[in-house]
Amino acid sequence: MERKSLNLLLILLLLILTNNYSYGDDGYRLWQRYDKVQDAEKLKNYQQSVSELVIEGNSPTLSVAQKELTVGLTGLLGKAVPVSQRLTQQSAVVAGTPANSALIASLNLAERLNSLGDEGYLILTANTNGKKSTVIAANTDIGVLYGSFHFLRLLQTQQSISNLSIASAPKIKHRVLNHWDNLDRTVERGYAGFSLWDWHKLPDYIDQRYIDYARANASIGINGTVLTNVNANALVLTKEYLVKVAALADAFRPYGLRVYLTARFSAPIELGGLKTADPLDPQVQAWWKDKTEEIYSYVPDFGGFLVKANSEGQPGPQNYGRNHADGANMLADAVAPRGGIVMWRAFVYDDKEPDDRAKQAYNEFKPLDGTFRKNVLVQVKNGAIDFQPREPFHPLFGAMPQTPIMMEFQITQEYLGQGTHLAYLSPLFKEVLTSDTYAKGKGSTVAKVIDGTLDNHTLTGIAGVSNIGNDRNWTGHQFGQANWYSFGRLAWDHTLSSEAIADEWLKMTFTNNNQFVAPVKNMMLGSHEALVNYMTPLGLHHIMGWSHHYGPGPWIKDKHRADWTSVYYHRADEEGIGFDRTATGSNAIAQYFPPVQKQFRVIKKCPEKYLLWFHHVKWNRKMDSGRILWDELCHRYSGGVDSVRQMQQTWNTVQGLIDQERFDQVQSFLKIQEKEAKWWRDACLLYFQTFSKRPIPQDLEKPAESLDYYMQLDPQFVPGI
Ligand SMILES: CO[C@H]1[C@H](O)[C@@H](O)[C@H](O)O[C@@H]1C(=O)O
Repeated sequence: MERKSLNLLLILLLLILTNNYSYGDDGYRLWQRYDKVQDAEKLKNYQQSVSELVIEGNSPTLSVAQKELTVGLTGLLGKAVPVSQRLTQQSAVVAGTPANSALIASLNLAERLNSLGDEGYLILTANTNGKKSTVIAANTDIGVLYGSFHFLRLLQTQQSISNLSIASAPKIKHRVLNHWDNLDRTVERGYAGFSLWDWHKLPDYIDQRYIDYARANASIGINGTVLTNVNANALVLTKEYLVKVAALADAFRPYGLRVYLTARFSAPIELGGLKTADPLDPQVQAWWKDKTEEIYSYVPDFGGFLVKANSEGQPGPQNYGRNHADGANMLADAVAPRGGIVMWRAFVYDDKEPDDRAKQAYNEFKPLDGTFRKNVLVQVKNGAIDFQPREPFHPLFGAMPQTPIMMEFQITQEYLGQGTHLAYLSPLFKEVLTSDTYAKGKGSTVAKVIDGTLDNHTLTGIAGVSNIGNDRNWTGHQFGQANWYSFGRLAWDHTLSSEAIADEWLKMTFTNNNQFVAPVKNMMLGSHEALVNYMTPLGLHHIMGWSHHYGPGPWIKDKHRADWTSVYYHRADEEGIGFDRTATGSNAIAQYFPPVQKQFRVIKKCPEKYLLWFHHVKWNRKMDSGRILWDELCHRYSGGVDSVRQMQQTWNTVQGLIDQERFDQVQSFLKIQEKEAKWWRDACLLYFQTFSKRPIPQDLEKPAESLDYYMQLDPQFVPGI
């Protein structure tokens, strides 16, 4: 062979090996990939176990299930899977309910199905009419759809399907995304492009994205979506918008996804021309009743309202001398005849709380326990401040036994690196869910509060502030998809482990190749802790840039609102650092049940991860590591940066195991993350050093720039205020 041809051949080979020859993958398909199973033995086994698909019934939801199973199985098996209304051969997949499928009715599953409610399902290897089949059975069509997704997941993650006996039902009733989407399509705290809802083209144009969005949510069991920002615009309640809302609701309905809206409390004034929005005023009550009836005339299965009131400038019942229950109950009465609910947020604070913002929600809400209507849930953020990288659980969990308390997590990473940091949030969610409130003795976990088992509530809910936008890959960061995914999976079953969720997400989203899955899973599992270390270790919180919340700003002061400043939260001085929330300080700790107080009350016993949350600690105090606090702080910040470098190394080893496009994107984002982790480390250490007056330990990397340099990086910083 000539030298030239040989070179060409080598180049071609190289290209093939490095995967550069093919088009990439922008991540649009999320975890819903049905590419042919690579493992030959498994493929053969699956092909033998799935011969045809039998769905006897007929409904929009069953059509969706049928399409999903057909597309999914055809893709995964690499062969056509015929659909039939009758069982014709061995190894069929039979899906339906006892009501719409004679085959399923003949299996006498009533007893097993009874306990699974409206959304649960069974996946069984069974004998139907003398033939071995796989049965996906549920009480309702939506249960069948959920079961279908589960079945597909088994194949996507290459599990055995030969002897199945799965029963699954959600532990929480309302599993809801909260979109902080404005009507102009900007998204408050959104880092993945603009809002999905193209109000301008609705109701006439149904973007395929709406369907794909609903599909993705159904695949993880999310059954509700609040379309609009909690900082609400009353316009969405006008007829012009309601027809658009109805079009979205119609598109989502087959997927079991119910639509909710945010209610601007002053809407009766803004839209109705009334003089007041006082919840006890009969005219105001009548206005909301009529408005609600109007909404139901467009959206017959409208879910209800989510309300942010008397918080951050939003109007609310307190404007009229009424309380949160008065406001919530008025709306609850309006939606009750149609089975709607009200999710009333407890994220309330203002600058009137004299000594600690963390105490306000509890102080305002706990006395109202028992005064809310039956269809009201109080929606509480996971921690008492505001979606910080780490917070102890909110003291309201367990404190209002007569009221259904709903969890609000933030999936979008407002305080966690926004669009470019890889932080797998399942460990954060789990940390809160498994925290013990001791409300009814040991074992009274936050999870038991919100799934209703602790206080016998059947109305239960969990919300996640969405990280979804119109970016090609939905979430901006490829790994942001994992946070959407884990929110849904935990909302369905909070007992799942972060590891199991990461494992299935990685396999479905990238590849089953363990050379990829094992190291990347490890990387994910450590990523949240890494972020906590380089941003806010040891219980520090709220020290980010002012208003935009991007990057470090421990020096931030605001002469008008102390509770919007960083110095209010870290309280660094020459003696030490941290917020004393014990009896010698704000005594916020008293809002917890005594056994919890006991865990946090004394410095010696308080877990170090919450130390500076609850205590003002001397710089020279000895820590668990044997180092003094200042040195430990330096080590934590540096360790955070090192962890990101470790993540980069891990990611570099998987090149070639997945498509180049997603590989490159994640690699680039990890570079940004490393840069910003250093920024956080350097800015915080240099600033805190002005109080500690101690050197950064010899063995640690030194800051690259001066404190002045970092301080001017924050565009909102105004010297001297
Ligand atoms: C929607 O407003 C948000 C605000 O942007 C955000 O900075 C803070 O986390 O919380 C508010 C809230 O949860 O209401």
